[in-house]
Amino acid sequence: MDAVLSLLLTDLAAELPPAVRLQRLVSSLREHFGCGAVALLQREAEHLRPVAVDGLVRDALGRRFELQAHPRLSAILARSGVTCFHHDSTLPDPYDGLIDEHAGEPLPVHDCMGVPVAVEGESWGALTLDALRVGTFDARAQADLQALRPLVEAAVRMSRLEAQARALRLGGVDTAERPVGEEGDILGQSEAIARLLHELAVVADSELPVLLLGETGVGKELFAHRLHRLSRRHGRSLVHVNCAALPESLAESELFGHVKGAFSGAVSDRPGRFEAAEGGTLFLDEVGELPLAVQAKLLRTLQNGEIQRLGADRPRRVDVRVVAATNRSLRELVRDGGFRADLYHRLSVYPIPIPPLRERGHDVLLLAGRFLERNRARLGLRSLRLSTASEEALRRYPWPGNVRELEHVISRAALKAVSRGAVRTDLVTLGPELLDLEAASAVLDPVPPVAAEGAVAALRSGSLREQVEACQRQAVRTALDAHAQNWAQAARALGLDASNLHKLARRLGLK
Ligand SMILES: Nc1ncnc2c1ncn2[C@@H]1O[C@H](COP(=O)(O)OP(=O)(O)OP(=O)(O)O)[C@@H](O)[C@H]1O
Repeated sequence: MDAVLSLLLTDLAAELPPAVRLQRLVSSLREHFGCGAVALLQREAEHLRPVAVDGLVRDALGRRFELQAHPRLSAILARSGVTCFHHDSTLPDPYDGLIDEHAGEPLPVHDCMGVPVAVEGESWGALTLDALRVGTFDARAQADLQALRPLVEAAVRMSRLEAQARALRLGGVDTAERPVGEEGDILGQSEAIARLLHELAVVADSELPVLLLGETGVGKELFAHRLHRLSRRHGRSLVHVNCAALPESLAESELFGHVKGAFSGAVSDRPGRFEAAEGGTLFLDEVGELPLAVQAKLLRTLQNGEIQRLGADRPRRVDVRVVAATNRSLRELVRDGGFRADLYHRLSVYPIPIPPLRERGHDVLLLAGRFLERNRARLGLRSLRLSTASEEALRRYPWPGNVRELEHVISRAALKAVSRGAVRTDLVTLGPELLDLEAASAVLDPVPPVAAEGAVAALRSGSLREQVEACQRQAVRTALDAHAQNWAQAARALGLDASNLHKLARRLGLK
């Protein structure tokens, strides 16, 4: 056992590619415990670490790994042309459901990426992930279950180390000392962000659905990309769906696809976003906006891993990990009847709250530094920096639009500086008057011009949620008035995307 563990740890220290580590782990397992141990480990560890074990299986599959299977499973596999070596077992039969479900038809055989496996006639023990999913095992290993426990622990430990090593290799946290990175880099040195990145690295390797929660502009999309890059699915697509932008009438077909003639205009078969994400990750942004009818279908897919194209007779299997995000309280939506409770529970198996910018301390200035540098390069300036007073103002401002708002504030201030005559050779310093945070605050916390007492009272009474919504309503109205009902400009002033402003206005009953 120690030999196996030390091999794993040596491999980790040597930073071997994961495929090599897995290959060596498979060899060690075979050497120490025989073939069946791998499958048993998979079964044992499934709830702890499916990915490492999937990796083993993939590796084992690639090398036509041999395994003994339960007789009833063997019978199913045999219908697909796979012959399994089997034993007499009186162990409980875990395949009943499967057998009923697939009665009379050959079980489709796929590798773990969902690609159909070409099975040779008499190759005994050719193994499929489908087979493993229903729990293939070996009587010999079953008898010695306890002996495998440390191995499972080692696999779990390896998974954590591996996730950490990968997070470090990917540059889990950018620091001020590092050169300004590519566009998609996550910047942050606060404890809140370090904790978050660690959590992402740990959960990335599991197949659990993840729900990213946080205010608008905190970086949910950015973190969803990081999660995908850290996961074993990183070689496949991450498909982004903005649920708020899906017209209700097309949402189902967009997600699940349709067949020719399913509705007028369906002139040919078309796969949906689930199929586009095959083997990878589907990122359901603004999931709270999904129409109720589509929520029911999504729930079914999450439950059984199948989708049915609109108008199709039969479902088809998909191998997709779902990551969802929302800036709304799904719980409240459930309470108000706008979101299905069962879907909420499915999606929120692993909720990850992303802290607002105002809780990230010095990160505000770190991020401001990146945006300054980006604007300096874009505008061709020699130097662009903040005055001390501006830094102080950025630190104090509550950033309701979070990182996106900060980005917009800096871009706007830089442009203003140039429009006021700054030239390329100048060392440009942005003072508070250019940042204009006072104006932004006024929009968010306006003193009503005709301070109707009733309106003020509305802002100060009711539940916290009602008060917040009253403030939001006021802020949106003021911003729209200030920009002659130009939604794009009002959205910019509020640090929002226009689409998000429309959504917010709808939710607040302003549209
Ligand atoms: N930690 C960060 N480091 C660098 N850039 C960031 C960070 N967080 C967010 N950003 C940037 O802020 C902007 C908004 O981020 P993103 O779109 O991911 O937010 P969001 O939470 O998904 O917003 P919404 O709920 O409005 O869709 C993007 O340009 C993103 O690159």
